[in-house]
Amino acid sequence: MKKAVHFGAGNIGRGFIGEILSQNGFTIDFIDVNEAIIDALNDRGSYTIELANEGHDKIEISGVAGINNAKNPEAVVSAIAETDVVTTAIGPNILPFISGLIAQGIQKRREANNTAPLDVIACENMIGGSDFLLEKVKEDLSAEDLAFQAEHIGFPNAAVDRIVPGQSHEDPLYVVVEPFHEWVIDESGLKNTSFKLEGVHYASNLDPFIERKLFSVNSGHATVAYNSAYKGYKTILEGLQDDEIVTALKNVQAETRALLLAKWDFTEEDLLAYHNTIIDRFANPQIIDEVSRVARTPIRKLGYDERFIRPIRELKANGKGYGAHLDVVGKIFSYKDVEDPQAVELQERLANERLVDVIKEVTGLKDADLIAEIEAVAKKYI
Ligand SMILES: NC(=O)C1=CN([C@@H]2O[C@H](COP(=O)(O)OP(=O)(O)OC[C@H]3O[C@@H](n4cnc5c(N)ncnc54)[C@H](O)[C@@H]3O)[C@@H](O)[C@H]2O)C=CC1
Ligand SMILES: O=P(O)(O)OC[C@H]1O[C@](O)(CO)[C@@H](O)[C@@H]1O
Repeated sequence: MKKAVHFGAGNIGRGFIGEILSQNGFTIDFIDVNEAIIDALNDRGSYTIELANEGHDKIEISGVAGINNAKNPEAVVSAIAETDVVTTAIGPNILPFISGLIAQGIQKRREANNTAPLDVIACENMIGGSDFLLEKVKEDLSAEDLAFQAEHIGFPNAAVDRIVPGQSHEDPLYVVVEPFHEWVIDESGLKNTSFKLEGVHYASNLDPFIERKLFSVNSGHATVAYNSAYKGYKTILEGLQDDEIVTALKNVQAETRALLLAKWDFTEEDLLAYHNTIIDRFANPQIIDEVSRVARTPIRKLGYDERFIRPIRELKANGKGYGAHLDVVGKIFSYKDVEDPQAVELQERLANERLVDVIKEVTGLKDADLIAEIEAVAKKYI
């Protein structure tokens, strides 16, 4: 059997990546710091995925084990030294904390003269996730390791799409997921071409796929979340009962379509169908998705290449409207959640610094007109 090492045994790790790897005949070592999840994986070697459809269909995943990277980093390095693929779904902010282990795994492969090609695939909601991870990994590689990596270890970028809400079951491994899923890998970045994963689409150019996904699913979901938070709703489903919020979502989608049509070879008809399907996915009555999950890490979501600022920059550069996106950005600055460290940090900064300085720093923008527009809209909401 082929072996996989997957960082992050959380919702998307167990609920999507685990499913695809297992169905392709891989055993999986899940790497995580959550003791309860790691123990349960090792005790049982299997877990259950439930599809959020009317039949509540179940999928049994077996051949899984867990390693706690905080307690047993050597075991993680050994697993990487022998594995056939490495994947992550751990959160963009956490990648720098696990990159050192991947570097050590690469070093161990070199020392063992294991020249089998290996791909490390970051499955995070970000553009260039594997490129970013590679840059972090390189910080811990010697000149010899760097040469080895360049020849044998690929870091292809990827886009993953499946809504997996927060889970609260007695069984810490049980995970309820929406039926829809899409995983696209940039095949130009692959080193190991000896297999292709069934259920994964391999694209020669990932850019249109990741932009379509991030600016549709993630910008759209975040639009519902921040508008819902602003109006005091607790779940995405509650927010979607409010016509103003549905209109805000549709307006963001319309701007997104204008941008995607200007940049890529999609048709308006296909994009409209894609966007309508997304609205239905958000409104799946079988899924209870907390606003706090979809709105989490607001400072990250205000980033230069993230789901709002990047489309706004590109819409502006293309002479197209971006008012709907801008309105959500204004509401992000009003977002409060005492359980979310980034939401707390943002509010503390707004209380102690000039709004314009906070905007400049979190968005990375230099365009004075755009910064002024964001300041004006943020002032309406904070
Ligand atoms: N949940 C979803 O619907 C989707 C999530 N994603 C992306 O997948 C990534 C993970 O998201 P979720 O699975 O929802 O989050 P999650 O919070 O359920 O899972 C993250 C896991 O990483 C673990 N972790 C945190 N710090 C760690 C560390 N230093 N070392 C090892 N493990 C650590 C946590 O214990 C947790 O089990 C994010 O980048 C997200 O944007 C992508 C598509 C869909
Ligand atoms: O905030 P993050 O980490 O990107 O994760 C939340 C996102 O994940 C998803 O559930 C799937 O991409 C989105 O619907 C949501 O926007």
